[in-house]
Amino acid sequence: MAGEMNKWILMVTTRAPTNIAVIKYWGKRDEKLILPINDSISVTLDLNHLSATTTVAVSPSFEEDRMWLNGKEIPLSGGRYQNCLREIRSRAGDFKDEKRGIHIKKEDWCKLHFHIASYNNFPTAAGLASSAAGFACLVFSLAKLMNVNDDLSQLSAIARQGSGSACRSLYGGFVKWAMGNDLNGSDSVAIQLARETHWSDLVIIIAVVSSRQKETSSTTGMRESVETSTLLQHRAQVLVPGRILQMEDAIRNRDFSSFARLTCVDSNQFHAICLDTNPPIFYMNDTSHKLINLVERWNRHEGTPQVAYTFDAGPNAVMIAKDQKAATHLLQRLLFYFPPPPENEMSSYVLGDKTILQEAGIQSLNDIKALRPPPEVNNEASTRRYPGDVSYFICTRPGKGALVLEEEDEALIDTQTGLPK
Ligand SMILES: Nc1ncnc2c1ncn2[C@@H]1O[C@H](COP(=O)(O)OP(=O)(O)OP(=O)(O)O)[C@@H](O)[C@H]1O
Ligand SMILES: C[C@@](O)(CCOP(=O)(O)OP(=O)(O)O)CC(=O)O
Repeated sequence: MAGEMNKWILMVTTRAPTNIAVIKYWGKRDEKLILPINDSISVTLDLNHLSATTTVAVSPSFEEDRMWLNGKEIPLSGGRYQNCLREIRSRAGDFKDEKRGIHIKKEDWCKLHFHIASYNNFPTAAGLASSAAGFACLVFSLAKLMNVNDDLSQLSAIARQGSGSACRSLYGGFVKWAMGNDLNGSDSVAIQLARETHWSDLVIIIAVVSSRQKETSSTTGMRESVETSTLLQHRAQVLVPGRILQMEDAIRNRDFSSFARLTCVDSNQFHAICLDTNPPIFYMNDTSHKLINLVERWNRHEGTPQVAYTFDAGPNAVMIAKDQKAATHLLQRLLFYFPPPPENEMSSYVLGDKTILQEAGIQSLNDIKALRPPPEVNNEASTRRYPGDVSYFICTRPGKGALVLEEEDEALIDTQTGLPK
């Protein structure tokens, strides 16, 4: 390894988005390799609003692999991190920087250690798929640092071993995770169905109902469902295969009615499986149910779906509006029913893409106070407002996949010390 005496530090910084499944992954056939019992499909969310940024650094002066998440050192000893590190190291290529006199042969990577710093621009472990963005970003940045030649789908099989849903976060737009058949998981990979530009009308509004850490993790929840729910087997074997084909068609044809119907049905069925699990798992709460009612009532009133909703393993609603106009009307309804509590600032209540707020004509808390009940309500009980039940909203869109950040000031690790900045 030439250049060792210089104690050089090499680093790469990348960013990866979260994704929201519209046909859910729930259940593994192999816990260690993280192989699912059905295909799933997701929409990638805009990196600007929900993403992980990760810097990976390597140096002969580093004595062990270390990682900092959101500024706090975390152990890398867990099986999932170790599996990703091992798989990536085994695929490393040669690296040469003539100017700095650094030459790393592929077999030398296993003797070197990494310092990894990562930061999520949204709450971690709150049902907003931080593990998906985080593991996709980790694998992507390590692959770039180590000159791994694999394509994104091969990398997705490594990210999958960090967290199943992470395999879908390498790509932008609309993504399918094919469950695969091989025992070693080599064909359990993600592929892109369509780029984000294919269906750019869609607007996504997330209602963050609670950003506290949840009681039952996805990993534990799906294990218990596999062990005890008979509905889960029926869904995975009988219902999902057809639903996947229909969803692929809906995406290909930008058929919002089918897309919305399939998305809502699949989310509700996933939560029905959680109820069918013994003991039952309750990820949604009263506020989640109110959000479903709001969307269902409005869609029915319009005669054709304006908005789809879906919930992962938590109470937060992800609502996908068919276009900017529908998103504007959705936001007005959301803010009517779920205004911020009195002491809240507008700027911290609606985050992300502010254009929807502007189009909705809402600039101040007084504008929210002045909102009228939506025309579809037909009784007094449906006009009750629930200030404080939603922590905040994030307005976003389908977005790009993982990317490399070239600017040195975007790195999270100091080039001199090799420690987080
Ligand atoms: N940026 C990151 N880099 C590496 N690992 C991360 C990162 N962010 C989160 N993780 C890992 O993911 C874990 C959180 O995953 P968990 O499944 O509990 O929550 P979530 O992904 O936010 O929610 P959900 O999967 O239900 O949507 C963290 O404890 C950490 O191990
Ligand atoms: C409800 C889901 O979000 C479940 C995600 O589960 P994870 O990918 O977090 O689980 P592990 O593979 O055990 O890490 C549905 C989905 O994203 O498809």
